[in-house]
Amino acid sequence: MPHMTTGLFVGRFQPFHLGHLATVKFALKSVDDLVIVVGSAQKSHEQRNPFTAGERIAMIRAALKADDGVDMGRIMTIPVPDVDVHSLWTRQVDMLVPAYNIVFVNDPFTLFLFRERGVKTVEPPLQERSRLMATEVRRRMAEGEKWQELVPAAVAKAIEQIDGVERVKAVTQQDYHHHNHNHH
Ligand SMILES: Nc1ncnc2c1ncn2[C@@H]1O[C@H](COP(=O)(O)OP(=O)(O)OP(=O)(O)O)[C@@H](O)[C@H]1O
Ligand SMILES: NC(=O)c1ccc[n+]([C@@H]2O[C@H](COP(=O)(O)O)[C@@H](O)[C@H]2O)c1
Repeated sequence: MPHMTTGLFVGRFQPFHLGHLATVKFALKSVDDLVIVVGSAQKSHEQRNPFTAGERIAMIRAALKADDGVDMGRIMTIPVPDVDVHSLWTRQVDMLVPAYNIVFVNDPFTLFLFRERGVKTVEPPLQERSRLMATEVRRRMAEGEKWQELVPAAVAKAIEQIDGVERVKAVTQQDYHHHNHNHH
């Protein structure tokens, strides 16, 4: 039997944007199967995490199905809640996803936790990082600016169907710009 490789792509995807899509395609060049790990799965309805895990999974699947360059048969999308004990988080990942050979992520803390265990990691190249970050998508939504161009069309449609912009506005505090810290 040929050796199959499985990759993980870890993020919160709040929401899934064109940079994430580029990284999915980048990862699919070097692995057979890709597991998209939807992190902080228990979180929603807060400024940094407005969408539920189910909503994020629906957005990701809609975007990838609509893309001719992505074979859905190679993609799994699995929600993973956070864990208070950091040393157990990668173990929880292991419990929830199929065996994997490599992890694609740029978040330094997540990289550290996998590397400490000797797991192979790759930092995918960031596309147009000044625009293509979920924080910027949420900022534009909150401030009534044009955000649709930063996400796949299917994601924009999915967000409109659930009144996602209203959600983001409702959960955004006035001092938005001072509250973008990472809470791991
Ligand atoms: N512009 C981008 N180009 C390519 N890959 C990206 C880009 N932005 C994020 N990624 C990849 O997606 C992973 C998960 O990203 P995450 O869900 O935290 O998105 P984000 O845009 O950084 O979100 P936020 O601004 O909410 O922190 C990152 O570790 C990185 O590998
Ligand atoms: N202890 C933990 O629960 C733990 C540790 C490291 C990463 N994570 C998660 O991995 C994901 C990393 O993605 P981000 O790049 O979006 O932060 C986040 O959902 C983060 O919460 C969780």
